[in-house]
Amino acid sequence: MIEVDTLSRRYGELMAVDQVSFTTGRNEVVGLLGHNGAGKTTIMKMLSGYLEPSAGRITVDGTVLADHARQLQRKLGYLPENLPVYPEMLVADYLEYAATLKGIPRAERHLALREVIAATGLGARALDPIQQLSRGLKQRVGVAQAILGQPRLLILDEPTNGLDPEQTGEMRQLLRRLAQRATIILSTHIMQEVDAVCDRVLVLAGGRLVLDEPLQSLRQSRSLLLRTGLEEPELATWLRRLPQVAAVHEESASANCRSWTLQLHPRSDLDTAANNIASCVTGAGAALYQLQPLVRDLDSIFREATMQQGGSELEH
Ligand SMILES: Nc1ncnc2c1ncn2[C@@H]1O[C@H](COP(=O)(O)OP(=O)(O)OP(=O)(O)O)[C@@H](O)[C@H]1O
Repeated sequence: MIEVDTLSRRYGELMAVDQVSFTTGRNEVVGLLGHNGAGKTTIMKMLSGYLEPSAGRITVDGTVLADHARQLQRKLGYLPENLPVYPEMLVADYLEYAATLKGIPRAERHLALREVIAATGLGARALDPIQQLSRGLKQRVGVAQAILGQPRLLILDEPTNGLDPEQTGEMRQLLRRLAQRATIILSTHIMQEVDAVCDRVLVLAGGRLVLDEPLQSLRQSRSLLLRTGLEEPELATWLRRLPQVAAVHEESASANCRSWTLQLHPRSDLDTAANNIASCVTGAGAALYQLQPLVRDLDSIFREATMQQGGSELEH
């Protein structure tokens, strides 16, 4: 869908985006993460064709964005960081204006408006001036204009910024619905957002891409948690001899059980390792109470990825 090839953007002396490359698949939800000033908005502006890269290339469905910006802009939906809504306009009037700007033919506009108003739950407020809406509803107007014309690509800069928890939940549900028919690239500071809606995570630090991984594989560590009975005091020695096990750390022991973390070798197969560990425990005559992969939390993944740049924790 999108291919970003060694994309860079300078503001004077500052390299805001530095040789970033990634590709996205169809209907993928990609979370762009990073501290303030990491370069997220700058990338989103370039992806939406509103800012020219200093170097590098963006291709959308095989078409080079720089060569066909107007044509591609009509096919994508963009929610900028600062909502582009005009406070004095009625919601419906603003959306009709946005539909005109997007080049949706007059005959199709009415249906297009009805569709986005229904999708964003704005039906009861369609004839209200935008300035009378809450922050959350204004944000929905922003999303409504972005999804006009059913774009296959949505670029959303902090779509839940400033929303209360209930509005945030509603927005995430909307994003999940939209993801059924569009590729979404969204920027956020919020780890729960990534967890709730993203398939893939890109982490930026100081304008550079420092991590690009599917959420599922990112969370899965190469470690297993093991809890057994006390029957075999030398069990750790047996476990260390398994070809898949790189290290064994005893976490705790109580009156009736012991817990370990087993670190696996990078290329070992998880299922084979689990099967061998289970056989080793039971073969040694110890009771097996628990064996499961350790799930890494996203905060520590983010911290590790941005550590070089002096990162701090993200919001929840
Ligand atoms: N128009 C501009 N002129 C000069 N510097 C800019 C301009 N826009 C952004 N920058 C700088 O470029 C860097 C990246 O900014 P950008 O807005 O892309 O970061 P961000 O990751 O979106 O940050 P935030 O999370 O705060 O929105 C920052 O250092 C910022 O100060």
